Amino acid sequence: MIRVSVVGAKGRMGSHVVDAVNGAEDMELALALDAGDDLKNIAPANTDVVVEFTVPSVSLGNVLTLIAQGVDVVVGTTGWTDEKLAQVREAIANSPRPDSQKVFIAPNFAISAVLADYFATKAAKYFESAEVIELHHPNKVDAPSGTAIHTAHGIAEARKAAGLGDVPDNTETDGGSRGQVVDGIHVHAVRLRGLNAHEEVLFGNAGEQLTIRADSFDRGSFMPGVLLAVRKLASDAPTGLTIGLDNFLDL
Ligand SMILES: NC(=O)C1=CN([C@@H]2O[C@H](COP(=O)(O)OP(=O)(O)OC[C@H]3O[C@@H](n4cnc5c(N)ncnc54)[C@H](OP(=O)(O)O)[C@@H]3O)[C@@H](O)[C@H]2O)C=CC1
Ligand SMILES: O=C(O)C1=N[C@H](C(=O)O)C[C@H](O)C1
Repeated sequence: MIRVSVVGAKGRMGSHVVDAVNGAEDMELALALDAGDDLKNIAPANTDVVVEFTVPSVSLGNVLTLIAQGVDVVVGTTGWTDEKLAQVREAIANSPRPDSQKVFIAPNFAISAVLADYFATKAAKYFESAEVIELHHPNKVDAPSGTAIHTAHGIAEARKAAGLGDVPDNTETDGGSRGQVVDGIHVHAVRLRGLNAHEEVLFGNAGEQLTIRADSFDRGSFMPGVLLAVRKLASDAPTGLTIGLDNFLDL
């Protein structure tokens, strides 16, 4: 049995993870902690893998504490920058078990979103224009979404590798309506009651358009990916920091 602890267990995602772990035949729930609880109660004596879904402002601190505790961590919380990721890598190097410590961060655990991201990186070099629109429930605290930022980075990288220049855009006045520019790609965020988690990637050439869209209608859609990550960390996932569920899929 894989012993799984959940941090952020009372939240929208954390509570689904608790249910998913309880429903998995090869896992048992160890600790379910939330704001105000001491993460130092989580240790190798009671936990194999921790799943962390909290808020961007606290996630790095939680992950550093859990690495120091010597447990492997699956992270779904957003807000990861290059600087924060560097701190995670440094913490792993200085951890109690630097040669076996595993940390996995996924911008999105839904297969639809992971595939949309993957297809977008494949399509990117064929189009002059690219923009990303993400659409979420209004209780989300960050914008744009971690997934949209990840998608924009992937498109920008693919465009650069193909020798494409800037996307065409003759906008002269912009009161903010052109969205946030992430690595040269415009990213737009919609917050609407009734939505859960959705993303549209728009590609354009003269006379044609490709739209790649992923819709996550229910938080249950993230759970197979979370359980896959837990199983991989408990078995053959690489040591160190791994980013993205695509690493665990046969793409
Ligand atoms: N990777 C993926 O596939 C997905 C990622 N997400 C991301 O996951 C994160 C969580 O989303 P969601 O569940 O909707 O958010 P919620 O606000 O519903 O849940 C966050 C939970 O974390 C708790 N919390 C706050 N601070 C701490 C702390 N220091 N230690 C432990 N727990 C704490 C909160 O408690 P309190 O409310 O009392 O502060 C709350 O219960 C977000 O970053 C979101 O973008 C969401 C969906 C899918
Ligand atoms: O807050 C959410 O709901 C989601 N957050 C993640 C993100 O910011 O990309 C993943 C998914 O979009 C749902």
